[in-house]
Amino acid sequence: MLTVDPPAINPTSHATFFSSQSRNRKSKPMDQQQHQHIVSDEVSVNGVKTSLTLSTDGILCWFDRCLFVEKQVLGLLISGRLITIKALVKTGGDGFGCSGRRNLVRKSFVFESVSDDSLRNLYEKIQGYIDSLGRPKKLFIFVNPYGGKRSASKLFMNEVKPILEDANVEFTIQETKYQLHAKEVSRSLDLTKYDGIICVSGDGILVEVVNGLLEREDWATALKMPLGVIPAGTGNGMIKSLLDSAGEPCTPAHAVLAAIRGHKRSLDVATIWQGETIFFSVLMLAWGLISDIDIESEKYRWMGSARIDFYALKRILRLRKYNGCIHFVPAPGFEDVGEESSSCVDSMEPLKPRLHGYQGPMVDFQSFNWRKLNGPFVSVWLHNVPWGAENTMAAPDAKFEDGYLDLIVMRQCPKLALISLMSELDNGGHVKSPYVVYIKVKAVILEPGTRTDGSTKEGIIDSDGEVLARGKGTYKSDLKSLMVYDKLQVVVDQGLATLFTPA
Ligand SMILES: Nc1ncnc2c1ncn2[C@@H]1O[C@H](COP(=O)(O)OP(=O)(O)OP(=O)(O)O)[C@@H](O)[C@H]1O
Repeated sequence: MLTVDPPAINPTSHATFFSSQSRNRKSKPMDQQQHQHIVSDEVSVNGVKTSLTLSTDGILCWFDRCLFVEKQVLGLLISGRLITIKALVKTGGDGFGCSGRRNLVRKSFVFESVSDDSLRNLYEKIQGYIDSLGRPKKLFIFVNPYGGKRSASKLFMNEVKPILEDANVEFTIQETKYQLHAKEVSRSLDLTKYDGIICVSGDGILVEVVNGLLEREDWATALKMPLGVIPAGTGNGMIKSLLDSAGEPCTPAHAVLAAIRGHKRSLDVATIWQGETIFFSVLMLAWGLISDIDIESEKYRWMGSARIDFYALKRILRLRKYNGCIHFVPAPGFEDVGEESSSCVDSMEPLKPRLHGYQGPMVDFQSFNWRKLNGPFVSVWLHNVPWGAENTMAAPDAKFEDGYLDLIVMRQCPKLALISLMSELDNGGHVKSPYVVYIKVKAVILEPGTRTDGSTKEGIIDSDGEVLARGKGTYKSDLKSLMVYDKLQVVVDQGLATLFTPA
């Protein structure tokens, strides 16, 4: 029997829920909300009769309980006279709140319908609403068994797959077998078969996918394919940045939900080049202290996560400084930082035409007002998004698609101040230090030099967690890297890639 009864909402017990709704959308009077129903029908839950109502606002209610379909409902199942609603709800309490930073758990709500007709009608109306949300139907998923704590495969089976199944999302899985495998696959993947690519990994696989897509002939269309990350690496800076920007914790469940809901946002991509070698970066580039800590602390891997703090302290106590120069094109508002640098544009090497894919940013460098900062430097960091790792808010003002990179430079800094500054990396407070230059830039020419201690030793340049260049006398300097420790150029392209985003 189909009825149009008002839903069984108890406005008092759901005050929090509705107040969080009204923050997100223009609020309407409560009784007006209650009467706009897509469907309302009699069902029973554990033998007790109630109305199950879906309002035009996408709120599903029965008894005094509500679910926000867009944010919480994964999918539906019917069997016999039963309709099961699969949802992801917050842990603790009854799980119905929409705010807070608690983790999400899968929950099933079972309703018995009074007749086959009403069951079908309920199913069609609720499923129709879910279909209207434009969620992805088929995903291609990379799983990197090698990343982070080597637990990506287990995490996929236990935490990701069940949610995708509840949401009726089809998927194809590809375990990465070696370095650059994800790049290779992305270069030739038939993208027409998928609505998105997900990386169960750290940032490394995401970067490989972006680089692979940019090597395709159809790169412009390929870059519209939304990419997602489920945190299973060491740093996980990109997914931390995305979830944090929506006030959500960086957990696999929140990350899967972000992909399933299908919201998208653009992401700036930085082109880094040196001669004929090119690399596309989505996260960051580091030279000096941060890169030395990241890369050289590898030799203390046996210490677990303590290796970073231990090695950071060691490096600060025996602080290195590097000679060199950074030329940059400042964003509006930062034109007075540094000194004028007129000569560098002449020495800017043009991007060499490539056989396939994206040819790099089309920018007239002569038209820019170049500035420069001279060394010695303790640390140079270029950041595309706020978080470099789950515990490192490197660039608190960085935006995903503003067309600029955040440049964080440290030159002189007393050791004690440096220790306190490093302890603020988890909240972004370091950028307020008088020892830090923090600006936004459109393009950079980095000229890295030797250490200032009189030795001929050089440094390491790291981008998105991978070593771009190892200078003379550095850790594992005999290993081959993509570029040489010499001048390199960086230009950012606004909103070139596309990401799944929680909000
Ligand atoms: N089967 C494999 N064996 C060895 N290396 C692999 C394999 N699959 C992928 N890789 C490489 O693993 C590297 C690290 O991957 P990933 O980013 O997932 O983890 P991470 O480095 O621990 O995390 P983060 O980048 O967030 O710090 C990538 O450079 C990738 O090329």
